[in-house]
Amino acid sequence: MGSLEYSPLFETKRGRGRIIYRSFAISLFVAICFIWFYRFSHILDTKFEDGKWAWLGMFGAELWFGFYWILTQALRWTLVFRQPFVNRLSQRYEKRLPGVDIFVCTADPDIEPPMMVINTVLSVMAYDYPTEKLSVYLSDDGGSEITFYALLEASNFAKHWLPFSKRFKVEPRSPAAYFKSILSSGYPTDPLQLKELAAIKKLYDEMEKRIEDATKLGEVPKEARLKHKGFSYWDSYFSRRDHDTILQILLHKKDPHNSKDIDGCVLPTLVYVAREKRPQYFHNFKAGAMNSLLRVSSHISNGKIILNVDCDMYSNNSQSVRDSLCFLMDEEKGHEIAFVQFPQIFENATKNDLYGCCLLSISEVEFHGADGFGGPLYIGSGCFHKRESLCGMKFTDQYRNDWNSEDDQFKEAFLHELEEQSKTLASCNYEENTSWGKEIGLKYGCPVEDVITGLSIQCKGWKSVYYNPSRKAFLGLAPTTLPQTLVQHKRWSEGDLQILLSKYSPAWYGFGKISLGLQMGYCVYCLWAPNCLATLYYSIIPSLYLRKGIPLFPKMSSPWFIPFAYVIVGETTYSLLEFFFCWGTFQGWWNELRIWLYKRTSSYLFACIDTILKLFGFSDSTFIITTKVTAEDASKRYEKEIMEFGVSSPMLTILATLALLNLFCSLSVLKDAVIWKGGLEAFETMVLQVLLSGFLVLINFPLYQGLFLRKDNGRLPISVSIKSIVLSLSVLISFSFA
Ligand SMILES: O=c1ccn([C@@H]2O[C@H](COP(=O)(O)OP(=O)(O)O[C@H]3O[C@H](CO)[C@@H](O)[C@H](O)[C@H]3O)[C@@H](O)[C@H]2O)c(=O)[nH]1
Ligand SMILES: [Mn+2]
Repeated sequence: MGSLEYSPLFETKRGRGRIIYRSFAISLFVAICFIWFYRFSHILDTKFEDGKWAWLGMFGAELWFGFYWILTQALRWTLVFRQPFVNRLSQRYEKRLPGVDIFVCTADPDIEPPMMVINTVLSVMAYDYPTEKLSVYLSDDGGSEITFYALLEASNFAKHWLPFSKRFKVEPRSPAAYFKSILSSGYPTDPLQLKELAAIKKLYDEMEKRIEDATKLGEVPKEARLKHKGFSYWDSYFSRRDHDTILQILLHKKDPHNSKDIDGCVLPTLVYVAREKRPQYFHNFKAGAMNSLLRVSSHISNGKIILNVDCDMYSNNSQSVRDSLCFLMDEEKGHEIAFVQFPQIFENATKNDLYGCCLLSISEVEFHGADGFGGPLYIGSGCFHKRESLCGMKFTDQYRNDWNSEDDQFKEAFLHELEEQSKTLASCNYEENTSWGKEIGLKYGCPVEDVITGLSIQCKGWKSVYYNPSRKAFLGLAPTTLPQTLVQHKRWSEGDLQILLSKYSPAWYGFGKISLGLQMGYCVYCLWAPNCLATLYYSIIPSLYLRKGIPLFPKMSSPWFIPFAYVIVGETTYSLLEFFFCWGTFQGWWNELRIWLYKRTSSYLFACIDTILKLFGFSDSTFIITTKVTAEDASKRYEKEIMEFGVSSPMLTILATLALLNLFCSLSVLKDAVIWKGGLEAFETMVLQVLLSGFLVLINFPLYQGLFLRKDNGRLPISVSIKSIVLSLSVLISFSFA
């Protein structure tokens, strides 16, 4: 073993350019202070009367923006990049690798098609990892017979797919994604592989046809039903919200008839679980599903490592398990690491990322920054946990990893018993009067169960690691319409705000438990929602006052103009550079800016309102599942990056109203400037308001198109157009008389 024994399993590098960035940040901070001072001193100055309240509001908004900007610096101060050494891992631990339990969650066969789900399942079954140590659990909150049927089909297809993908080391190992990738990257040249490819593609197509047919019919074929006892569960099945636990071990190494692939190698364990649902028991969404799986899996395979993926997030890299183990098993630092989070990358993102779904600056910059201060947030999919820390264990200095596990004692004959015993662990009343959802497992009651759980783990003394490899580890599906994007962000921002107000607030609870930098980092996300106030103010008031001819910013010739100009130019240039650094395009940056504005003025506003309602007990949190299917015409528009509005929603009404308000203000100012003689001078005294209003008009261009120019189904519905025109005109008129 010698010197190798002491070489670490991973290394950590700091990002470059720290000094340049920090100097820039400090200079920007100075400029922000000047702006604050300018507002403050001018408000004290009693001479001016016009728009005094508006000035106070501007001061409030700028205080907020400045404060929030300071928080975001924590995520940019020290970036950290990780590199695992997989070879060293195999050299030292190949024979002693821990068991890994993989949880795939699905909840609705209509918006999460069974074909997609089983592709994800197959991709994780095919990890380059000893199969006898791998167990895959599918949690089906939809309790769907079709999904079960699809998984049964997948368990048979796996017998061909796993040997094929391992023999030829194919990537990615989701069959659908692999077949798609060879269309663009070219067919394999090896004649043997080509022959086997044809055979396996045929098997896949046949399976796909059977599953698609069943999906369309909404019914499993009779022959299939008779062949597997598992379907009998659906005889007593009442509805998605009212049924017994359905638990089937489809593949298990101790099953004498059904455990090996066509080459005679053992397959990973594969289990289907639809936990019991009863109307009188609240099911706690994904957190409830995960906790059921935690218990069920502890009884069946009890892997020390747990990977969680959403049903759309297939594995794109067969090495990821090993990558993550390099962090968790490192002899020196591994014991304090609770989880390894990979970024969420979206396969269906278009080139210029119309809806900003890639969240580039979060995955390429901010999470590296959080890692520098103790570790990234847990964001659900694509995260490897230690079972112990996920189940609530505290970290102490005495804690050491122990990867030795006793071999499970189950004998073949006991497989059925094993199923029966595990079933009780997924029943509704199991959690009554226990600490599940509070101290053990994922936390309940928050729409972002993942973030709050990760935070509480970190507050128990654990660290986490962010690993962002160049070959992406997981690929999923992002929403493809504007309303869906806004709804998803409402759930996230609402959940994050609730964390701030909860027992686990990073601001209070986290104090002394996690580093100050990480506390600030968490607050960046927890304070997403409150951003709506300042942003709404900034996108309404200056334009209205512009129309009235009342300046709210210093004029161009004043020295106070300089800090404003510096902050605007500095921040814009920086964000553009950061975006390019993350491999974004210019158009993508512009699109992201638009979504930034839309989220802040609609999703975040509703998130704030709902959080307040919830505080007073007027509303319950829900989990609106993001649909993973797009209608054909909408999907064509998505490919062409044409914004999809489509449905009528209050969020769209707000966006359209704001866009129109700014359009009207800008037009009327433009008209005045042309008609009046002194009109152009107004531009000089109010240049920043003119610019702001002009910017808001420019960025809203797709919205005006959707309102007035488009005829397709994705345009803004007429009802929204009428409401927003009426609303914006009323605001404008009432303000003129105010
Ligand atoms: O009652 C439920 C609701 C959802 N899900 C599953 O949860 C996952 C995430 O749902 P999705 O609608 O895709 O939400 P996203 O906003 O895309 O998910 C992100 O944000 C969620 C928290 O809001 C995290 O749970 C996810 O892991 C994270 O990827 C999916 O696999 C669902 O099937 C359930 O199992 N049960
Ligand atoms: Mn999703």
